Amino acid sequence: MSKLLEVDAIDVDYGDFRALHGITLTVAEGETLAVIGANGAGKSTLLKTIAGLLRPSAGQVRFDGHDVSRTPAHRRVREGIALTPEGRRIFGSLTVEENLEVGAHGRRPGPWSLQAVYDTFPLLAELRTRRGAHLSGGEQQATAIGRALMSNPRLLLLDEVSLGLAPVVVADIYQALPAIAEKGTTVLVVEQDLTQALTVADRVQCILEGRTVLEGAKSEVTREQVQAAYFGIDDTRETS
Ligand SMILES: Nc1ncnc2c1ncn2[C@@H]1O[C@H](COP(=O)(O)OP(=O)(O)OP(=O)(O)O)[C@@H](O)[C@H]1O
Repeated sequence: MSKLLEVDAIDVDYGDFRALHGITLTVAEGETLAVIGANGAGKSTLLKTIAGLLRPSAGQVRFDGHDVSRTPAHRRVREGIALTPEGRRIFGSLTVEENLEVGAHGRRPGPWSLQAVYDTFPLLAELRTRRGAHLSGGEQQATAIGRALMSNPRLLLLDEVSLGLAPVVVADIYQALPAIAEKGTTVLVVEQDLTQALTVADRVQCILEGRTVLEGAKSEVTREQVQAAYFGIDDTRETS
């Protein structure tokens, strides 16, 4: 499989504070990668850097083989990188359908359309005329993902789908992810919620305080290893 996204040894700083230390990751075309980490590990910083909202102070972000580290965010959308940000950022005064149409601005050709989004999230079809302000958290999250899909991304970046949602709602939204991957959309999801992330991912990468502490195919890593990495427990230590 060809590598669609290559993040190569990036450092990302907020002033004097280094949030990411030499993070490297790759996502192959068609693959779903879950980046897992606790609150403050640097997950949103990573996604914002891939989307072009932050610049790395060292290292490179390559998309489809070329360096996009200096490419502005709006051009990255046109090249096929779409971000569903933490907090969803749905327009409260617009209807679900109008919110989805916002995502279609400058869209690339591809499989995603209003109908394809409604097929993937049938509840959005029922809510198409409801205003964003009157949606539940889960409905807003589905709308935000649908809006990102409307740009026909090659790479969909999902920031903490589960944040603030009841487990049953989170499970509903995660159920749609295989259908998204089946359309050929590559997915990078960052999560604090291990269970859902491990369900959908082909590979996982755990970050702790801005550094990679574990990575591997889902079949190669155990839940215990992921949990230990998440909490920063060194499970290679010998017990005496
Ligand atoms: N604008 C900012 N200015 C300064 N420090 C920041 C800023 N944004 C994030 N940080 C710091 O960078 C680190 C990584 O934050 P980030 O938001 O990427 O983590 P996260 O893993 O996404 O966590 P969360 O689940 O809270 O979103 C944290 O220590 C955070 O306090």
